Amino acid sequence: MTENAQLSPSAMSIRGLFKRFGEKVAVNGVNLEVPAGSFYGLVGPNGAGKTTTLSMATGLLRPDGGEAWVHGVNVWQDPLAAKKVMGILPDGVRLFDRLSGEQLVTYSGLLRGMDRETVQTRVKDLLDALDLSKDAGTLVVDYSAGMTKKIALASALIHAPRVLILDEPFESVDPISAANIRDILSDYVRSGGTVIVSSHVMDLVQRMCDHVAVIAAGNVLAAGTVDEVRAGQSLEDRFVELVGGRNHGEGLSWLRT
Ligand SMILES: Nc1ncnc2c1ncn2[C@@H]1O[C@H](COP(=O)(O)OP(=O)(O)OP(=O)(O)O)[C@@H](O)[C@H]1O
Repeated sequence: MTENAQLSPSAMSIRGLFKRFGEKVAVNGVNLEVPAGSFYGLVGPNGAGKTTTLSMATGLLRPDGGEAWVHGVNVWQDPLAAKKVMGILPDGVRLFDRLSGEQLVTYSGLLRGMDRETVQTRVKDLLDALDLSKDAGTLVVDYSAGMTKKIALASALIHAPRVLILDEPFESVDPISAANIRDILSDYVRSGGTVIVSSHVMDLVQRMCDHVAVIAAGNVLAAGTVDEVRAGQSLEDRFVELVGGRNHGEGLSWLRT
């Protein structure tokens, strides 16, 4: 742990994270400070480097350079301690999908060293809260995309971590479940937890988050409180202004009937 990280009130500190895939620089020295107790949104166009950054920051993908700390614990030097503090919803990672939903969440709790009784109670609470109780016995491989997202979220929550890192938690999720998840996350932040969430939905980030970072082409273009970043505009307008790249379909004249 560096002196800097020890003194920092950050839930997560990311310094100089860098990743290259062949010729492609996916993440180009990203720095982020996520204050403890914040609801932090990470936004950026497709291919901006959000998933790669979050994967490196949570110990899932080894960085080519840079470091990450979670509540002062170095993620790559002390991965076991770091993973105790984090609940992670990764994007596109295979789950143990030959288990039923209930078995998967139970397994996640037991893997975390929790006692069976606590796990059982929490699994029931989570399945109820995420409207999955009636599908508890269905194999995850037979779940819809939204149900899979929700069961992966339940697996990330079971050990009541201090920091939640959620890559696109609302993708494919129906509006009622999304509202339930928002309530769960807001409660969690009110009770002192920290949420880091990547999303493409600017309106959602503007309403739900108190901090936001805009990433494009592997670089942080703006970061701070939502009000600082949006600078009097809607977050969506500010995002388009920062990132650019709007085209108006002139190239698709053949598509006009
Ligand atoms: N395993 C990989 N091998 C090669 N290139 C990769 C790999 N993973 C990511 N990339 C590239 O790195 C860049 C960043 O990808 P990343 O998935 O981090 O973006 P993202 O911001 O999460 O995008 P999206 O919003 O579309 O999910 C992209 O150009 C992508 O093609």
